[in-house]
Amino acid sequence: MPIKASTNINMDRAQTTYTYEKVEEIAKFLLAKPGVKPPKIGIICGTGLGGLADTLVDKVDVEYKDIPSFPISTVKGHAGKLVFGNIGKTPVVCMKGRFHMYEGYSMSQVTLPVRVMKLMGIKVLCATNAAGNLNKNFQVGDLMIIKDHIFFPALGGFNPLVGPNDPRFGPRFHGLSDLYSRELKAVAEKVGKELNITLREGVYAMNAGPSFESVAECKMMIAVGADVVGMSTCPEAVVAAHAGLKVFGMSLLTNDCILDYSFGPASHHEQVLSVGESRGDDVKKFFLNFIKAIPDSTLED
Ligand SMILES: O=P(O)(O)O[C@H]1O[C@H](CO)[C@@H](O)[C@H]1O
Ligand code: HPA
Repeated sequence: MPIKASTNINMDRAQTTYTYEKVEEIAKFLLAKPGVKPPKIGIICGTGLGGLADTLVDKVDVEYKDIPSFPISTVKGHAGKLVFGNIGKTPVVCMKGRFHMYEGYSMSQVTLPVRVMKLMGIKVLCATNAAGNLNKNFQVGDLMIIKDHIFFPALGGFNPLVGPNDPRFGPRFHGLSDLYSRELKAVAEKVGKELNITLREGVYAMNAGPSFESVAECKMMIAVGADVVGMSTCPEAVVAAHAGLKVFGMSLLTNDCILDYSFGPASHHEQVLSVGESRGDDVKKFFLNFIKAIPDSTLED
């Protein structure tokens, strides 16, 4: 039997699971919750960095399991809820827990919350993550502003924008040369100086995970210009920028990547959690001040 062109689409890769109407329905469901104000900024809390959500004022929590069509968190260090509230006078929403490709979620599922937050009204997406350090001038515990990324899964065809494009989400073709907002990077640099928190800047590489990198993979990533590596962030950043959001990314360097065969096998997750805990206060301090420093004009239509 001849195969029809439409059945030839690899639905695992295609961004077709959630229609615009479905995303809108989820956004409206959340906005109808008592006490929820339309957020201006969305914050994705990386592994072990959920403490940031606890600092919001006038909080409203909504568990992922109670949101229709939402995935649930399966990774230790990701609580699995949206937290609405204020930082200063700005209404924000925090994802206390994100979704990863290695959990078995499709790219549509991984990036669904970004589109939901966009339709709730956010103008800025701040994505945080825990990452392994590849740069010999950086150290565990450092905070790094993401100035660009290398999205390895997308280069291999796992781009969240693969599939039929609904222009209400964004254009079919979309350039990424200004993916991470230079304006927000400048605000962050100023805030870092004022708080006396050292902020590195560098390139984040995404490995789909869940395996940590081999020695040869780490060396390859360094050779192509990566400073840190993690298993997230790029999908959410691409979908946010496609939707016209300004994107800010920050990595907490939780472990050194292993570049030497004399080390035994290493799984870094427990260290990731403990460094997240020990550096959590600086992450909170930085974001509370950073959000307050974002000019009102950046958060307007
Ligand atoms: O990127 P986040 O979610 O911060 O988490 C990072 O930490 C986990 C590995 O310990 C992986 O999920 C990796 O991506
Ligand atoms: N590699 C990939 N992802 C990570 C790492 C790492 O070393 N640390 C935290 N997330």
